Amino acid sequence: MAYSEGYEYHIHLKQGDIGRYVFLPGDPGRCEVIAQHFDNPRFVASHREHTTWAGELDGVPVAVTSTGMGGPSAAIAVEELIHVGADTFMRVGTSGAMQPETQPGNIAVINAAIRDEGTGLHYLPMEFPAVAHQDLINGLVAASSDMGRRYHVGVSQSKDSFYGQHSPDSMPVAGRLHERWDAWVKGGCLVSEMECAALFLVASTRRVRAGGVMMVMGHHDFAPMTEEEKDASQIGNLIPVAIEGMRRVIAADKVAGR
Ligand SMILES: O=P(O)(O)O[C@H]1O[C@H](CO)[C@@H](O)[C@H]1O
Ligand SMILES: O=c1cc[nH]c(=O)[nH]1
Repeated sequence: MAYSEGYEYHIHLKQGDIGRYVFLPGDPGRCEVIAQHFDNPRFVASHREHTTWAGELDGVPVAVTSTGMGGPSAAIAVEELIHVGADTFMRVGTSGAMQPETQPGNIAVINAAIRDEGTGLHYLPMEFPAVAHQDLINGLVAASSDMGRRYHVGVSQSKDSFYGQHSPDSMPVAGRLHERWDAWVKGGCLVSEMECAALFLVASTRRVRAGGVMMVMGHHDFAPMTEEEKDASQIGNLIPVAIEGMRRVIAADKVAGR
């Protein structure tokens, strides 16, 4: 819903503030860091958990807006970004490893998300899959590969409770959490995070494009990371891949006349 003065209610942006390509970190503090990779980076707005910076990549307007943590605030951000003209979204986030091969510092390009969250049910029934757009997957795979990074392509678990993942035994529903986690792992789920499912379902509903690229943190068996692994899994090591991935999407759009 746009308000009379033309500003979106939560993100405090208006038409013309940003272009169509938007990076979506969870953390507001990550926006300026991502924007430093833009040409002509500039702060645009900050309200609640949603901070926005804008700039250009290869002469094309791009922006970064933080979603905050979890599906509800991510869905609000994306809805309002669509209202002001955005149509291509890339989540850039941290995630917890779920497979032996997803090692700290690896990259996970997300092609679909397990709907272990509530926001998506306000959009589409559970049978509807939460899938990334192929244009974003293509761009991110090309960037990860060409930059020589160790990357995986696959599914994330999008959950509503960080501590349901990290302290399941402290929860009254511990048995259910363990049973479902084991099923996600046996199904090949790569990583755990909190926003991809809601993002992909809003994008499907509104006919826009969304994808996600995640920094892998931790170990599948929750063994502590070494100092070297902590360094490797700094979010700053993921951002150049996300930037190059978006460049590839922009270039493919130009070729296709999209
Ligand atoms: O690093 P970000 O993008 O915030 O993503 C992950 O980190 C937060 C939890 O620590 C959740 O938002 C989760 O999805
Ligand atoms: O383990 C993790 C790391 C980041 N984000 C999550 O949701 N889980």
